[in-house]
Amino acid sequence: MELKNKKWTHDEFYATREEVLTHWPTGKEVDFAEAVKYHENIPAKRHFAKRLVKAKKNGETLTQPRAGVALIDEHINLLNFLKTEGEADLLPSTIDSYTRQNQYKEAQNGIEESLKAGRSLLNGFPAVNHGVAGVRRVVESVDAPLQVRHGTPDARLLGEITIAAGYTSYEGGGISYNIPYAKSVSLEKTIYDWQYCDRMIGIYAEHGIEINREPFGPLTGTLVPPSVSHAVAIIEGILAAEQGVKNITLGYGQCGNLIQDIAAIRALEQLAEEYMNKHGYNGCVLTTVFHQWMGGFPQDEAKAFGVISWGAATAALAKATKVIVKTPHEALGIPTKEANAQGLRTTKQMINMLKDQAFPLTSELELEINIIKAETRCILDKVYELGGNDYAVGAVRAFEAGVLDVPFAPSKFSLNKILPARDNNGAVRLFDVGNLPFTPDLVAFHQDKMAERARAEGRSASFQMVIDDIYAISKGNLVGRPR
Ligand SMILES: CC[C@H]1O[C@@H](n2cnc3c(N)ncnc32)[C@H](O)[C@@H]1O
Repeated sequence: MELKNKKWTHDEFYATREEVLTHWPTGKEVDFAEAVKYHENIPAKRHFAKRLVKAKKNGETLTQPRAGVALIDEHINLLNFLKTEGEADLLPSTIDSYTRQNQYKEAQNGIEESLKAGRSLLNGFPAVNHGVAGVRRVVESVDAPLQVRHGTPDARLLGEITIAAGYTSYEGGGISYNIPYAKSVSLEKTIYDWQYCDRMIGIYAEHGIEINREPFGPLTGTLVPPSVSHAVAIIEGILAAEQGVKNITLGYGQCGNLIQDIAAIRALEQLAEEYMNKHGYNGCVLTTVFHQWMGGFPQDEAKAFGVISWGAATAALAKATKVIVKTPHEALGIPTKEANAQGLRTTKQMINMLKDQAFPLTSELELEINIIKAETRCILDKVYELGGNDYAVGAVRAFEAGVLDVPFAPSKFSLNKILPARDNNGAVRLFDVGNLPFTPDLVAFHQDKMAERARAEGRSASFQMVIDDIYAISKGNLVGRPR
């Protein structure tokens, strides 16, 4: 396997596909020509890419939950409940952890145990085991655009089966579904395997079927600085576009300071357009997704609704195309369908009350946009250079050098040298920039912001601030002030 950011030939793809479809017996059900025909008859209102384009044009912020249970009928009931009771605009199928690790035998056990127990004993929907026929039952019973949400380093068979069954959007990427989700899976292999997924969607596009792709923006979801998540998102967008993907949603996980989060979405839109066009992918339709706070949540449900509302308000003011919604059970585990629907209705109320309001382009907002763009450019341009003008090769080398570095990542391929902490207004800054290739003025900006908080708190900037900030929101605050 020689990794390079180059579109796979049909021969390379089809040779690999033969092997991929043998990874589980249900792979035999994949019939590309039949799948293309099936997709041709999916109506626009159930078509993810079309619904996103319409939302972008109309300035809507669409709502989408996470949701997945073991058995098909229950999964259909769950999704329909979230559409009717939760007023969800877009629906997921969140895939279970066994499937994410390609442990289909264990997933099969989970299905059998769930049948016996009469309730879901898996933490998501085991789509590979259900196969094209089973997954298609979901597609035909749910009247909404459907997306596969997961965390799978090797997502090739999962993609083949769910897209053939009629799902019209696929989340993930070779970096964003490795670094936060795996400990020792080769980054080179996952970037290569995700080129397969993207090439598959590129081949559907060659047959007139437009499937949306969404790199996983939030990464570890714990104080990830906007420039780090944007660099990964834009690299994965470029890698997907090179394989022929035409409709991409780039994501970002809420940090909690309003100015920084609105700036992050604006900077992401502007930089993604700039870099995609610079590298010749002008034909790509780009949208954004804002993830409500991905870190620790308060156990108290009323306080959890406060966090959800703040994420909803920020998404609306940032004018993100889509918002991924949390639930009041976030601190407890997999939410009940009722709790999931409550998070969705809370979010919908906030979006509806804010859709006629615009956040002004203040000097603070402009400064924050420029800071995020400058930082992200430093990283992207260094990655490109390290890769000899190749983002795929560059990404692998950048992680080795700490030029890309994701805080609190389980992967041994992330140096974990950077240390984020909040400044005195709660924006996420870098207490330690690690090996990020920032210019001296950007490094100084972070040092000044941390020093400002240290003075205000009467303590020196320290790792203790990082720890305090990790727990702050679950304890009812944003900034982890000393007790
Ligand atoms: C990325 C992590 C997020 O996904 C959520 N999640 C994971 N599996 C499920 C699931 N099966 N149903 C609903 N939410 C889920 C989890 O609560 C967390 O908010």
